[in-house]
Formats: sequence, structure tokens, C-alpha cells
Amino acid sequence: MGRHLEQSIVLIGFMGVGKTSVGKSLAEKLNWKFIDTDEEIEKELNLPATEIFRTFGEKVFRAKEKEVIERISHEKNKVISVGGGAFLQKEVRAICLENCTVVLLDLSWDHWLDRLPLIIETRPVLHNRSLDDIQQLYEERKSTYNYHHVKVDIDERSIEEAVDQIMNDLTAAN
Ligand SMILES: Nc1ncnc2c1ncn2[C@@H]1O[C@H](COP(=O)(O)OP(=O)(O)O)[C@@H](O)[C@H]1O
Ligand SMILES: O=C(O)C1=C[C@@H](OP(=O)(O)O)[C@@H](O)[C@H](O)C1
Ligand SMILES: [Mg+2]
Repeated sequence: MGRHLEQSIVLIGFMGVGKTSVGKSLAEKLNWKFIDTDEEIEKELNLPATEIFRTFGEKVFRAKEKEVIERISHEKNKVISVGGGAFLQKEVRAICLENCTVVLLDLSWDHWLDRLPLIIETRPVLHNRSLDDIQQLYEERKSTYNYHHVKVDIDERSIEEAVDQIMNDLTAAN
């Protein structure tokens, strides 16, 4: 098994690129456990993310996100999909880069636009923003995604093809 498959995998990237769906399928392929940090946060606070943002604010969400990631990133043989904002926190970046293989799912803006209608309702960060504002956020977030071990281009790839590409790139990157 390659070096990159010896520790848990953390999938990062902008909202809607497919971290949750691709992560689930990658975990099945590797026969590893799948953890989605948003699902953990929602379970622990017993509220959907939109409600957490609305009721308690983003700060509380980020604190819980950090706590969940600090706890699970030490576990072996896991595919961990984090939220698109997790890497805004430098402690989160550091702990993931130290303990896991961090894989960036890279989707171009033009391809990402197809995802917008699928995610708009459930992503509070996108609410009350114009398309220009969202594109600006997409560009701004790029610098936080520079912290990774492996970048995988997922333009024009189905979920299954994205998983195959990740497996290829993780093996080739050794
Ligand atoms: N490779 C893909 N091709 C087409 N649709 C996709 C792909 N990956 C994810 N999707 C769809 O995009 C939406 C967002 O996916 P999701 O896994 O929730 O992304 P993220 O966790 O990065 O926010 C879902 O409706 C999902 O079915
Ligand atoms: O980018 C962000 O700030 C967020 C991304 C979401 O996760 P996905 O990236 O899985 O959509 C979720 O954590 C929350 O709505 C905030
Ligand atoms: Mg997700």
C-alpha cells in the first residue's frame, strides 16, 4: 500500500465539489469507515447546519467543527469529508496535514455552477449572496485550499470517476 494510503484521508474543497458523495464512495472502495464532519456536527447539536448558523451563528459552528476534527483526525483507516470552510481555521489545517493525507477536490468555477442549484438551500454561507459574491468567495477560498498533499482534478468526472482518479493520484503521488 502506498504512503498516502497509510493514514486517514481528509477531503477538502469548496462547497458542492462532492466531498461528501465522493468521500462515501471512496470509503466503500477502500473498505474504510466514512465520516462527514457536517453530519457529526449536526448529530451532536441535533440541528441541521442552516439552523446552527441561524440560531447560534457561524462561530459556534466553527468551534464545533474544530472539536470534531481534532477528535477524529487521529483515527486510522477513515475517509473524512470536512466542510468547505473547515480549512479557514489554521489549527484545523495543521492537525489534518500532520495526521492525515489531505486531498483537494478541484472543480473549476464553470463546472461548479452546475452544482449551485443542488446545494443552495442547505448551504447557509451561500444565502443572501449574489452570483458575483459567490464567485468572489470561491476565489478567496482558493488560498485556504492550497494547504493539501494531493490535488485531484474532478472536472468532467462522475462520482465514481472522481474516486478512481483519487485512487490513481494517491498511488502515483508516492
Ligand atoms: N462528480 C459529480 N458529478 C455530478 N454531481 C455531483 C458530483 N459530485 C457531487 N455531485 C452532486 O453535487 C451535490 C453536492 O455534493 P456533495 O457531496 O454534498 O458536496 P460537498 O460535500 O463538497 O458540499 C450533490 O447533489 C451531489 O449529488
Ligand atoms: O464552506 C462552508 O463554509 C460550509 C460548507 C458546508 O459543507 P460542504 O462543503 O460539504 O458543503 C458546511 O460545512 C457549512 O454549510 C459551511
Ligand atoms: Mg459535504
